[in-house]
Amino acid sequence: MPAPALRIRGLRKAFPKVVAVDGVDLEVARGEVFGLLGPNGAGKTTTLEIIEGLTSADAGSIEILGLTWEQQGQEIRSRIGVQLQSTSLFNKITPREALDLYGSYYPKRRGTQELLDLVQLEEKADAYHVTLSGGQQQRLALAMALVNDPELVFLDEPTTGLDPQARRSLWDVVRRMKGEGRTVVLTTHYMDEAEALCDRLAIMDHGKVIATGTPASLISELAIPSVVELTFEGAAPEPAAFAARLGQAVERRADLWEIPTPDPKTLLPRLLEAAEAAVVPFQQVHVRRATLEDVFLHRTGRSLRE
Ligand SMILES: Nc1ncnc2c1ncn2[C@@H]1O[C@H](COP(=O)(O)OP(=O)(O)OP(=O)(O)O)[C@@H](O)[C@H]1O
Repeated sequence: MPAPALRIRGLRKAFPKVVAVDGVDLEVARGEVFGLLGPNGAGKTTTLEIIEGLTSADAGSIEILGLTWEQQGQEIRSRIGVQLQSTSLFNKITPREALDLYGSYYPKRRGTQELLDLVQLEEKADAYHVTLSGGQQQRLALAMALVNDPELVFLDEPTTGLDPQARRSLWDVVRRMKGEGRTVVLTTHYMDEAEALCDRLAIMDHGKVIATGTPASLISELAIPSVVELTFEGAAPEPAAFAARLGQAVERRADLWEIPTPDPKTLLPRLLEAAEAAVVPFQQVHVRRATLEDVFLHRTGRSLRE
């Protein structure tokens, strides 16, 4: 059995005002797309930077592909890929030049044309970096993380700030990385991204891993497969009285009310009765399946989006 792609035990890092990483254990298998999901400030970037060897830890151990930074730093560097912030490139470098230059640092490297094809940047290969869209710049950053043909790739919030179409095209690139047999570790604060892209996830909050599993297992552990969402026309009824009539707790998020339920079919008629009794018509009733957002809300009492 080869060593796992990543094995982390008891990782800790404190800054003067905050413990950014507070006893993190993680294990990532080879070939997985593994996500660190959490709100801003959860400690995802610090965790990643420690793993990448960019920040020192106060405590804990890290094994990357069975190697340690202390013993085999050079070998780790040659076998991992790290996505740089695309903004750190010169304005007047082209994707082709950037990949040629970056590739020249490594003895083992992938061809520039092959990388341009992989991230679908052929058309922009000779355009100045400054003229690329945000999504194209991010795709170039991903290609640069692959120049040394790494077995393990780290991506820090690869789609932050992109529009939905650009995000999806980036997801395709990550899926292609996996298709080529690479392990991908990424951070995100988008639950839809985590759900769509990751084989397994660690949900982080306040420097700690609060849950680990596949997106499906994390959601099914909640035991509330569905959530009924309600909005009212005009003023909403008094929540406590409405919940009492309904015989069920309701969660309010501003104008939107949410009712987690294992059985929406029997809840819906009761809901209509309660609304009729309260004489407040619904504007919208929407049944959706539970998401990772509900997992986070359930475990922390807060929304990922807050
Ligand atoms: N160099 C630093 N000096 C002091 N505090 C820091 C430093 N880097 C991070 N922090 C703090 O550590 C905590 C974790 O930050 P980190 O960037 O790891 O979180 P994150 O989950 O990646 O969030 P984001 O999505 O905002 O980057 C935050 O409270 C942050 O303010």
